Amino acid sequence: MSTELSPADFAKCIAARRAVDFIEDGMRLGLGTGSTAAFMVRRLGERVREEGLKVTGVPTSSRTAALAREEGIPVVTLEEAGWLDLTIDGADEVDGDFQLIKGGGGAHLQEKIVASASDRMIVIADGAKDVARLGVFPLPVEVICFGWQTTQKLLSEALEGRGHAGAAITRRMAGETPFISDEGNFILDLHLGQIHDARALSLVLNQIPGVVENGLFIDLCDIVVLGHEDGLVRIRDRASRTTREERADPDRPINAFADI
Ligand SMILES: O=C[C@H](O)[C@H](O)[C@H](O)COP(=O)(O)O
Repeated sequence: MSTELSPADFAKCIAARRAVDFIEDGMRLGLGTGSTAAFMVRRLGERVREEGLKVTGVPTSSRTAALAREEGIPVVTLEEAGWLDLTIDGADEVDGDFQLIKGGGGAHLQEKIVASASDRMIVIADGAKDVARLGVFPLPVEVICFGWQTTQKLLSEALEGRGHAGAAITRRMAGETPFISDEGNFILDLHLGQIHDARALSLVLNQIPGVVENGLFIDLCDIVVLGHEDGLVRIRDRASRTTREERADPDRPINAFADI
């Protein structure tokens, strides 16, 4: 399929394609989830087929696993891979300290485990995800189904003590029925506004009975690749605290692909 991309998808696509340039022969990769990650998996598939690039991929969701297989990328479990050289994944928000909100697609539990088992994590996103402070995007929290209303109440109380009194907490729906994660859990979305101390909040949330994992990613992301609608690509490196600016290669074909 080759259709015209929307400006936002173009921005995601050029970020994803640039990030795939970091992949080297023999790497064990974590494959992220979401619309931006889908562009990355498609581009990786092209390199596997056209260049004979040898990699193995650990998908972070059933959706990514299906797409990777469709693309001819060898898929293994995290257990089989043992450890990963690199994970490339999208994000819902990224701040100047390389902290992230993830889980807009409900995949942050597997994504966090996979990123934690990787030497490096590259985050790919369109420029609109770059924020001064996290929290406008509702923070996803995966909770077990048993007693989820109690967990919701405990979350409310914890938020009250951290300057987020009255923050709405909504159970994510998929149409008429609750959204169920790949691990069989519910997702509660926390409408916080602005998070003042993401590191502390993440620790507090994960101590609440029933919480499996929250969508804050702290100290996991090493490089951020941001695509912009005008073709500019910004690459930010956490270790060196440098930002590089490039122009997307105008000769590379940019095609629209299915979301994952
Ligand atoms: O659960 C989903 C993931 O964390 C995604 O990587 C995140 O929601 C970003 O998705 P997208 O690239 O579609 O904006």
